[in-house]
Amino acid sequence: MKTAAIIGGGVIGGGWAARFLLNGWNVRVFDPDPEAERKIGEVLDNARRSLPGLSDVPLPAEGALTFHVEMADAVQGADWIQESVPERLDLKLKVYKGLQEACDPGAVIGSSTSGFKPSELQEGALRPEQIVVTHPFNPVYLLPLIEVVPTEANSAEFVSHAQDLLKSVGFFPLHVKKEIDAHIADRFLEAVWREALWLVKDGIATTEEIDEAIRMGFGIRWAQMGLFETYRVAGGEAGMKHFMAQFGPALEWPWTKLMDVPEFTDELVDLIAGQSDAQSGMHSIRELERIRDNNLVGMMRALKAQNWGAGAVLNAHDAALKPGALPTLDQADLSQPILTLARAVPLDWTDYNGHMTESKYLEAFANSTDRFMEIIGCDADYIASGGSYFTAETHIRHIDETHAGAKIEVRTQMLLGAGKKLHLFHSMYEGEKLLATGESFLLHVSLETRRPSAPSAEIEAALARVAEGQSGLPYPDGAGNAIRKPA
Ligand SMILES: NC(=O)C1=CN([C@@H]2O[C@H](COP(=O)(O)OP(=O)(O)OC[C@H]3O[C@@H](n4cnc5c(N)ncnc54)[C@H](O)[C@@H]3O)[C@@H](O)[C@H]2O)C=CC1
Ligand SMILES: C[N+](C)(C)CC(=O)CC(=O)[O-]
Repeated sequence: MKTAAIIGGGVIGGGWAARFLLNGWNVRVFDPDPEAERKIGEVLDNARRSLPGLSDVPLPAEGALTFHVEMADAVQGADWIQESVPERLDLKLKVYKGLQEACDPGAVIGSSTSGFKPSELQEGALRPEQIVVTHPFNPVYLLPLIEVVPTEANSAEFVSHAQDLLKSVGFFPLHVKKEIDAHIADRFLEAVWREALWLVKDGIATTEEIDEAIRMGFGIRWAQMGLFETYRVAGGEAGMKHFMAQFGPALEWPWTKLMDVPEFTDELVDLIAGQSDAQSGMHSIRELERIRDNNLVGMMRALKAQNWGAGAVLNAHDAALKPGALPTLDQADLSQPILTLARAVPLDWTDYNGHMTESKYLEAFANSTDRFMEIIGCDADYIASGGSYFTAETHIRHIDETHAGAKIEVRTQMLLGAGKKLHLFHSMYEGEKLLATGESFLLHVSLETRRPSAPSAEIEAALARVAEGQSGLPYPDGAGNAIRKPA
């Protein structure tokens, strides 16, 4: 099991801790703030309800989280050391000196710095080759981007090792090949932030109007295609060249103030803080974090369905986690119901009652049926060859409440599997607590005639193995039930 040391456990360090921990790493924290453990606990609560459900397969079991009074104890033997202390160069350099005296020379020391160049961080270090910028985005437990900014002091093998470790916990490492103040993304954020400050100061727009201008339009567009791909499409059939010819001249007018920074007078700070209070003061910061996380999870899961952008990164992470998650026919203990689904409940599966919404039970049980089909040989190749199962009838019973982040499992008992008929009984659990059952009757069909047909001899044989293995199981409680006619 890998170990991460988190040096500085504030907003960003807490997010790194959650990302590593929930992906199965042991995490050691060093932060002199006596409130650090409580603060990280709150970040972890948010992460536990949002991150595991981004995956459609189970994440590894959580690692162990420990807090250390001495920085040396936290970093000794760690594979990854993430520095997230306040954005002051003198402090960061002092921290590297201390931790390099104690850490493994093979460990990666990543810095969360938003703006310093890696050469500045490596200056005077014991082993500059070990230090690299790994700049994350808040919330670190959900957003995939890490800007990885090395210098010539870092070997290609070191950079690739660091990127592999980042990918293993679901990040998207973006290798920034040439160092520059504030890397790539923060340069944009700063340009937008400057312009927004001017718009408020000059009385053109309020903080709320600026946020609406972003989130109702180009912000959603950027989340899925970024800047250049979006503008290519905006050029119409003639593409990027036409777009540049049409809108290029406006850059010289100019529309923006770019390098000018409005002076942070008390008046400007009060104006912006007051407008921000009026806009969002009805929510606590923790509430805003939860609203943000709900929205991010919904958007990222939508991108997942399109296998695009951040969604494609999530799918790749699922694919890397998948091996070994669910048993095959040969691996399963056939004397018991077979594990056909193991996952966490995503935030976007819950509803106004604060628990898993009913259509998602059908989705979970349908996923279990799909998995059972794969187990007996009705996989993608078999379906492409022209045979499949259609569901003819389903009955779901809701037994206990299921909440966001809950780790659920579905175990499947085959009640009948002979000829074209397949009768399955799925039971959904959280630990040993029964949450729901789903009973399905399916027919094997020919995809050419769309009519019932006999399955292949291989599927018949697999069904016979399951039937024999599960023959000792009692007929499940609740199987064959329907909603009774009122007396
Ligand atoms: N807040 C943000 O939106 C982002 C911040 N960053 C970067 O992450 C770094 C940390 O920023 P935040 O988490 O926002 O700051 P923060 O103020 O929330 O957390 C900093 C933590 O470092 C601790 N600390 C101070 N001196 C320390 C020392 N000598 N050893 C260990 N811990 C120490 C503090 O007690 C505090 O808990 C900065 O370099 C910042 O530029 C990067 C991306 C986003
Ligand atoms: C404001 N900030 C410069 C600290 C922001 C970042 O570095 C990235 C982010 O999460 O927006």
